[in-house]
Amino acid sequence: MAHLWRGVVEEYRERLPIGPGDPVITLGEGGTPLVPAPALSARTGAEVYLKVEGVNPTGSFKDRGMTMAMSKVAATDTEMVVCASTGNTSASAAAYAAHAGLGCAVVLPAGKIAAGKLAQAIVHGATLVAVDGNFDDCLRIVRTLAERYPVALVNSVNPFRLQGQKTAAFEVVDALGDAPDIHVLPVGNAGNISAYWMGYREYAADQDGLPARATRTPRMWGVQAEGAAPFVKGAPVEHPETVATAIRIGNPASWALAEAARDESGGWIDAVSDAQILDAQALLAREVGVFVEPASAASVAGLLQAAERGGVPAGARIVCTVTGNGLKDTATALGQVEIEPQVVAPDATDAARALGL
Ligand SMILES: Cc1ncc(COP(=O)(O)O)c(C=O)c1O
Ligand SMILES: N[C@@H](CCOP(=O)(O)O)C(=O)O
Repeated sequence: MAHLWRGVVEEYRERLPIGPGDPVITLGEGGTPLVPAPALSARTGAEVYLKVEGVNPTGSFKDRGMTMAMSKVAATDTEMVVCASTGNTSASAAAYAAHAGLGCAVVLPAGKIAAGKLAQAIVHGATLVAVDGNFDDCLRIVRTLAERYPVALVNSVNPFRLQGQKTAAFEVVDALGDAPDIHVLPVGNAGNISAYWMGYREYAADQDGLPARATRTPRMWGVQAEGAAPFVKGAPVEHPETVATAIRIGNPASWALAEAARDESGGWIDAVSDAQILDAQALLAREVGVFVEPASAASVAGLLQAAERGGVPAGARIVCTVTGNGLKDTATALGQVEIEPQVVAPDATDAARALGL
């Protein structure tokens, strides 16, 4: 019988901190494609794959963490979740809260959320508050709200979020047969690079009676936007700015975990410009056929930059996570292209002429 994907909690339950009788709030997240990217292999001299997280139920990797966090909340008396967000966490929290029958409150930096993500939070019934400040201000506010009021915080400072997100590393190993040589990720609040590193380490070790599934761990390469690159600067950035609004973050919550992922794996965290991010987004769309949001393209921009500098080992097996779906932020993508579709009469000859056929 065909295996029907059951969501990451059921698929990897034995490696997750969830009891046999605990409720599972799932929208069928995970099981995302690992797509070979010949256009990137040709440019880098490596064997490059994309882990396409934009096909998750709400269009980003956050769903892997949200299924775990929301399942844990559903096992308690708490009736409302809260999060700060640059867009994707709020979209995911709102959808999973709706599925669980929980309330959802979202605190956002005013005017800095891509329209698709804002629409998601609204249609799933979240209550929104816009702050005249940046994501870091919003996170400070929701941490205080969760201390003072009966609401559960579902940002990645909730440890169950990273537990769920580590399953993406499991899937990469399951698909490739072993860990890649290098894994490249965009870095914002820094939870995801930390979660992947946790997943890779766990899969490479015998643990809790479970045998190792990988013989090694990859080097972790993190990529930030130049205007929001606290790891590269070595200190928080007070006024982060980038076209990749999802990673417009100056003071990442998982700072120490991400540095550990970088250092223990022998990797690095570097920065790329907004122009490089938008070029990589266009390349992925036109030459690989995968439409990602700007923050996601940062991983690929970082890989291409490393290749230009001679930093990519020939023939290395490399996975880039592309974290979110391009349809969430069509305004930025369309702002990069000149499109004037010609209007023609409802006639094939006219259409052919307009198409230059
Ligand atoms: C699409 C997208 N990519 C990358 C990131 C960065 O992930 P993290 O915050 O876990 O570093 C985020 C959120 O910050 C995001 O929404
Ligand atoms: N990009 C994130 C920022 C918050 O991330 P989290 O993983 O700490 O919840 C978002 O989508 O809001």
